[in-house]
Amino acid sequence: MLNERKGGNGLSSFDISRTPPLSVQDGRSSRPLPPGESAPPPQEPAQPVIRVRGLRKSYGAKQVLKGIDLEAYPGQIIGYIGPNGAGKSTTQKLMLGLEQGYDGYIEVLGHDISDGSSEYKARIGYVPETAEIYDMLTAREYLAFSGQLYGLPREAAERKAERLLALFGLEEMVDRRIDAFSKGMRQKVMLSAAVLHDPDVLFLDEPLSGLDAGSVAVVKEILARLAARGKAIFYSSHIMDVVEKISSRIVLLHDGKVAADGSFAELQARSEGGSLERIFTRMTGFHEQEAIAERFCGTVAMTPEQLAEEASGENERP
Ligand SMILES: Nc1ncnc2c1ncn2[C@@H]1O[C@H](COP(=O)(O)OP(=O)(O)OP(=O)(O)O)[C@@H](O)[C@H]1O
Repeated sequence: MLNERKGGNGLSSFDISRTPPLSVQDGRSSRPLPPGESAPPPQEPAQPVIRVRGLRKSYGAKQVLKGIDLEAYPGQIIGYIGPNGAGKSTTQKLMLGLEQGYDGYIEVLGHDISDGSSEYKARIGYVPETAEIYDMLTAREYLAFSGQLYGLPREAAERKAERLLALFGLEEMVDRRIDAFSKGMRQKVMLSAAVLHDPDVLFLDEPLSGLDAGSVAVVKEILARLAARGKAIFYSSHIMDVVEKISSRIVLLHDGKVAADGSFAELQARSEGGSLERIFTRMTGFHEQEAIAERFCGTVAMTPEQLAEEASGENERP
């Protein structure tokens, strides 16, 4: 497992201690000891909060995950990336117990999730890719409801909800029904619901969807602070520059397998450098963007006559 720390995370005030303790130990052991000072006792490596081994998942004949191995440690932000349909959301849903029927082993917070226990779920937060949110409820009611599901007393959940929503600039909206919320406002409600109970592990599927630039900056800072408090954050997104900046480790899923797993610096070293976007396109073998765009625009410009002509040509073919 790669534990190297990434420099230049782009987040202003933070030392995001997102790597497992091995790198801390390495750092310590390389420091020359002053005379008279004894070496500190060796630290126990932290236990992974997520451990996945040989994970396979199929939908009918389609094999989506073909043997995934991965781990996440307290304090890490794992950027989970991959092309559309690669199986990122599926992996998250399997780890959350929302999707059934898999081969392999999934352990979350020390629990084999197939053992039927659910207490560990109270220590997990989730922002799904598509919000299934109760539109008829007000934001306050929705968050109080979510908080109670995670074991918070209603009054505490409401008070916390009010504060979190106000910090997201939604103080005026707290008692409005969610069906009156914009996309970005809904996302802020989802983010607040996911963290209301102060979970130890956060699963985020495109958490910045619909957020304006200022809100993106706020959420990046929030994630950095949560990670610095020891939360493990499993972060799936297509916004490569954000993944590049905030992740302590990046896991690239391609063709149902983990194609790369390491810090951004390590991925760069393996892939002739460049931005994460460039590394992504190189590692997923995607070089056809110009040709596809050309054909796409050509199709957009086709007239009904041209389409009919093309169709009759196809019909005439033997
Ligand atoms: N409930 C389902 N039934 C059948 N096929 C499914 C189901 N859920 C997902 N799939 C298929 O599994 C594959 C992986 O889907 P998934 O949503 O996990 O991909 P993803 O990496 O999250 O994609 P994206 O980046 O587009 O969000 C896709 O081919 C999808 O069609």
